[in-house]
Amino acid sequence: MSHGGNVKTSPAIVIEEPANDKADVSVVRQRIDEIDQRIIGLIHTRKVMSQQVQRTRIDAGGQRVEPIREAAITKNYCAPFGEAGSALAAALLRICRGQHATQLPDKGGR
Ligand SMILES: C=C(O[C@@H]1C=C(C(=O)O)C=C[C@H]1O)C(=O)O
Repeated sequence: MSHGGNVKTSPAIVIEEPANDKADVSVVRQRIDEIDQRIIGLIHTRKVMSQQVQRTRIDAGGQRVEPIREAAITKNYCAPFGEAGSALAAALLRICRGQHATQLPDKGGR
């Protein structure tokens, strides 16, 4: 597979982008899985940093959640992805507040 240009996702992260030639599905899927692992790693790092800010604010007598800041973050995700970006931001903020289940519930559903 030949490679096209790079996609610059942030000042720190550059992901190689394949050219539009015929895709080898298993190869592309492998790269997608790698990207997902990097995204998951970044989310873990984001959560640690977010919780530092939350802890600092709580220790100073404030609230964990700051709605104005969350609205600004949601706007950042809405700009490129619309409604789905808004949902993505909501999920991300929920994870970073520690309000997510770490495992799926059993199939019996309790
Ligand atoms: C990390 C903060 O605390 C909370 C978590 C946020 C986040 O994960 O980005 C944003 C706003 C707050 O609800 C912050 O205020 O910056």
